[in-house]
Amino acid sequence: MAESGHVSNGGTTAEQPKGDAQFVVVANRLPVDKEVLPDGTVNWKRSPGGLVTALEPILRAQTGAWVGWSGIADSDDNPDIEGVEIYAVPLSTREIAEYYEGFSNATLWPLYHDVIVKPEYHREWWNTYVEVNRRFAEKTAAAAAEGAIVWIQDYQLQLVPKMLRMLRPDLKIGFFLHIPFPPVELFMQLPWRTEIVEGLLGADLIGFHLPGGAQNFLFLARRLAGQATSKGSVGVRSRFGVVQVGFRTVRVGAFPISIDSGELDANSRSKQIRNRALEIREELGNPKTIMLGVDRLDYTKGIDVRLKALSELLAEKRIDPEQTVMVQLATPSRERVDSYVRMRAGIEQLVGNINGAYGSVGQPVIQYLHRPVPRDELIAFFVAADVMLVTPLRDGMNLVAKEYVACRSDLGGALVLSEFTGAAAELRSAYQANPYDLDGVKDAIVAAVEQTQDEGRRRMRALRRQVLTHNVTKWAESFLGTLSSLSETAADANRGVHLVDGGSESSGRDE
Ligand SMILES: O=P(O)(O)OC[C@H]1O[C@H](O[C@H]2O[C@H](CO)[C@@H](O)[C@H](O)[C@H]2O)[C@H](O)[C@@H](O)[C@@H]1O
Ligand SMILES: Nc1ccn([C@@H]2O[C@H](COP(=O)(O)OP(=O)(O)O)[C@@H](O)[C@H]2O)c(=O)n1
Repeated sequence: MAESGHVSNGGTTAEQPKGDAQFVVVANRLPVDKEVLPDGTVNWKRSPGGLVTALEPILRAQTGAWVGWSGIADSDDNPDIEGVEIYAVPLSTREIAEYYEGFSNATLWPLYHDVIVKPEYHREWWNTYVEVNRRFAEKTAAAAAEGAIVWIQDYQLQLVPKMLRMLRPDLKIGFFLHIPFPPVELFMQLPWRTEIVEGLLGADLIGFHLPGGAQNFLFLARRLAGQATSKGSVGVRSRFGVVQVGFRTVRVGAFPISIDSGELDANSRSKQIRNRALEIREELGNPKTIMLGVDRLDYTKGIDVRLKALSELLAEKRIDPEQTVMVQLATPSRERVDSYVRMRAGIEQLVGNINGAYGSVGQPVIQYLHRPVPRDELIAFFVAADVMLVTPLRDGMNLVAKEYVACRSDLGGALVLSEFTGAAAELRSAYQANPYDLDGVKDAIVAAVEQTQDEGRRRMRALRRQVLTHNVTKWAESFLGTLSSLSETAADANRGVHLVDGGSESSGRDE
């Protein structure tokens, strides 16, 4: 019932045809990218992301399926990849504008990232978000076998757990949010706040990167959905929170995502990468210090923060432009969303200002690339960089910080890391700073540039211990292990848990 903006059942269990997949991943994007070769033939390449790497063996080990969008407008492509059944959800140009660019990336994304830019609330975007979520739920219901495990990913699909449960109560449903879950003061802005919380509560297990996000959600489940919840603190991969939804028990936990650190570690040690790293240093004019930023071009990433910090350090002569080069690799992202267009212009102006003031002919201080970079080239940059700058204003995790650490088997380099990334909770030996405190960021950068070799090695060793022992496989196994072992009865689930009754704003719209 998209017109009223309410989220309805959308089907009955009796008519629902079932599929044969024992394990289904549901994500906005499919795990493949389309490549059209010069002779016109089409090739589907596996996406390089960690999620695909972690889940592929699990998908292959049983009958696995992946439900998602190909990333192309109005396309009925249904790529064929070995070992995984693909269920493509086509999106029209209007749906991309309203569901993906609109509600997902101009409403939810800024709201969940501390309203760094002002979220936009449009009823037609919401209606399309409901329609598209329903389509994902229906595709998933058609893919999953009786009693299958379904793992839904991220903020684009927060209504799918409830819609899917209504279609297929036999399934075991997990949901993982890859971005921060905001505190009540911000979440309450959302006109459809109750529907989102109720949508998520369709899952059996809801995962966040950090305990803080899980606790924010428990509070809102009590307040908005009127459900009884546990109140104690949530642990990391332990001490799960509980929401009692009628006879069902929903578990809420923290599962910090990671990377395929072993593979990156191995790749970064190869001769070819080492040589390329040396070549990069030479191409940059053999500076004493190479600083590096690697991000999707997104206002959450604080690219402006590091540029302003560097600009002041150059002005104060705390950093020598003759001996320093900063490389900023920025992947184009969400280029039709207004806030991204404005942010790109601001960043490119800052780069121009700094190079205009401190660069010389043939030797700019900032080298800025606005394009995707091949994986091996990226690894070589990580190996070459003396100081890695990761300065988001807010970030769910930030895998780049972990990738840099995984690539430094030489124990060289230094990581400057914003306190407001999920990664900061684990990477305690980084040079951490509050990105809103420019003096603090500047001091962290100078400390990283001037660290002694011993200090650098001590810090990098501690960082690597964390990243190499907590990889993406551990993340997937801890989430899926918890999901599959959930006990069926509320009595088992709630043993020893003190539940606090829900508040006033129960189901339906909040008036
Ligand atoms: O699909 P796009 O719109 O091109 O955006 C890319 C992805 O960005 C977000 O990444 C988040 O997930 C990372 C892994 O958990 C995490 O480290 C990072 O902090 C998050 O921002 C988004 O959540 C994904 O859905 C997008 O596909
Ligand atoms: N220029 C760039 C920037 C990022 N990336 C990759 O994109 C991913 C970004 O993940 P992330 O967790 O740091 O941030 P999001 O972009 O997911 O918000 C990492 O795996 C990076 O290596 C890339 O391949 N090329």
